[in-house]
Amino acid sequence: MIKFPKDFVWGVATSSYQIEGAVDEDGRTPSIWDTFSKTEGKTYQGHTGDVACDHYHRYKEDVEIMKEIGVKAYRFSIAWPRIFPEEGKYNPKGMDFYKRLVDELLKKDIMPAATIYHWDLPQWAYDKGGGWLNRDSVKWYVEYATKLFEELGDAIPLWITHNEPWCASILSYGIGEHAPGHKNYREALIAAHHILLSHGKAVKAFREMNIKRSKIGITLNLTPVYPASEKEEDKLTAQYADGFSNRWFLDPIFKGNYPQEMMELYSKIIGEFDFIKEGDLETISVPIDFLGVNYYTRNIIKYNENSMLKGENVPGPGKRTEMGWEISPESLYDLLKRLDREYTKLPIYITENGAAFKDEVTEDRRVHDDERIEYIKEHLKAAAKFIEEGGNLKGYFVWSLMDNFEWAHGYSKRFGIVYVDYETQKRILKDSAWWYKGVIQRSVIEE
Ligand SMILES: OC[C@@H]1[C@@H](O)[C@H](O)[C@@H](O)c2[nH]c(CCc3ccccc3)c[n+]21
Repeated sequence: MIKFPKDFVWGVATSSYQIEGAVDEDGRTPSIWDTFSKTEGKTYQGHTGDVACDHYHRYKEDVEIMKEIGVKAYRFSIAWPRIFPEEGKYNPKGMDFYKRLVDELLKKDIMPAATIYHWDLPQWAYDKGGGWLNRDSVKWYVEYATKLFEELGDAIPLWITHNEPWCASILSYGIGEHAPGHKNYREALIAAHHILLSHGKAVKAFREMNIKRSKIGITLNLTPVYPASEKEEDKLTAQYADGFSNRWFLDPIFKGNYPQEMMELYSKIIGEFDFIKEGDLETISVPIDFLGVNYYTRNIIKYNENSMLKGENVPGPGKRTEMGWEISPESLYDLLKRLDREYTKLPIYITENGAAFKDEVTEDRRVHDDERIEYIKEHLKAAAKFIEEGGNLKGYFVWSLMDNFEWAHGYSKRFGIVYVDYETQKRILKDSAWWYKGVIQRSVIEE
């Protein structure tokens, strides 16, 4: 039996575009994901978030389900296009939804944890110079974040400025798999810089407003990298992969500089770093209260002369999820130990961890997702080991509360501990939800 601290924060996580639907209700205007998902060939079978889990209308039922599971905290994101449907034009009706949601959560004694940006950039911001490519995005974001702090400030104990800057920049402007679907690495680094800068400026605004009891941080997706062999060339390319996935965001936030050897490597690809202005890195590295970590899997890298970063992924020996991601709980332990050793002693929350598996509703209207229980249990054991060794891990949020729109994969991948029948919008607690309820009740996991 493995015990967790009594005050450990047991949570579940979602995001606005993936669950809300109601994309043109109460003044909301399109986001870049509305545009992207409606663009031929960008998402699985052209799936969109038009309806999703209809959470905008069903939020009371969904909060009731969280109560049934017994979660202590709920991490959700706020849709920027509901709050500022046009530049400078605040939409109180959009804010009202989140006020109602937060009231419902507080009534059921569930702690709200709000992500300010989880990829649904208003289309109007993209139309003005490419969104995050335009340094004005920093100003637009701070205006948005400040309005949230004014209206919801101390009702939300945990504020997260951004979900996964790596995805919102590299995957979206460099690789092109996510909205807005650009494939330009210089643009990716410009977007990353402006997202990080907007984070720092929002933290400064938060401090100036002196919001009592609330804390602010950022959520990074971090992927531990291991060389395929002890060969020097594999170890070197693994360092580049670590810079690409992890250090490019960890270093500015916690050390106030981009990793030097990555800047040298990147300058050959993107030319001048003329988008980095005097004082930017000081702003980006303003002190935060906690770090959010999204962990799913690790990467194993082998030298490859022909690739941009001189490396390629090689498959690991572990079992895989439906996303094709290797299941590697021990890498979560390695990651947490590294963060503690090299970056920060601040509180860490695992703000996402979970897995997609083939989920089927059986005759008895149940979903026997044993693999998901196993996945979560093994990762919680890794987390417990870190805590036992003095690691400052304060909470764990399962991705996800319910099946939802899985970006380019549409509704074809199910991550929820609650099953969603999209035909009827019926929710069914999977076996993993009942298992998680037991874990939360006693703050304990059985071996
Ligand atoms: O893919 C599962 C979840 C998404 O549904 C969340 O919105 C997002 O925060 C999130 N991040 C990651 C890890 C980074 C990643 C995201 C998408 C594609 C590849 C890697 C996995 N997930």
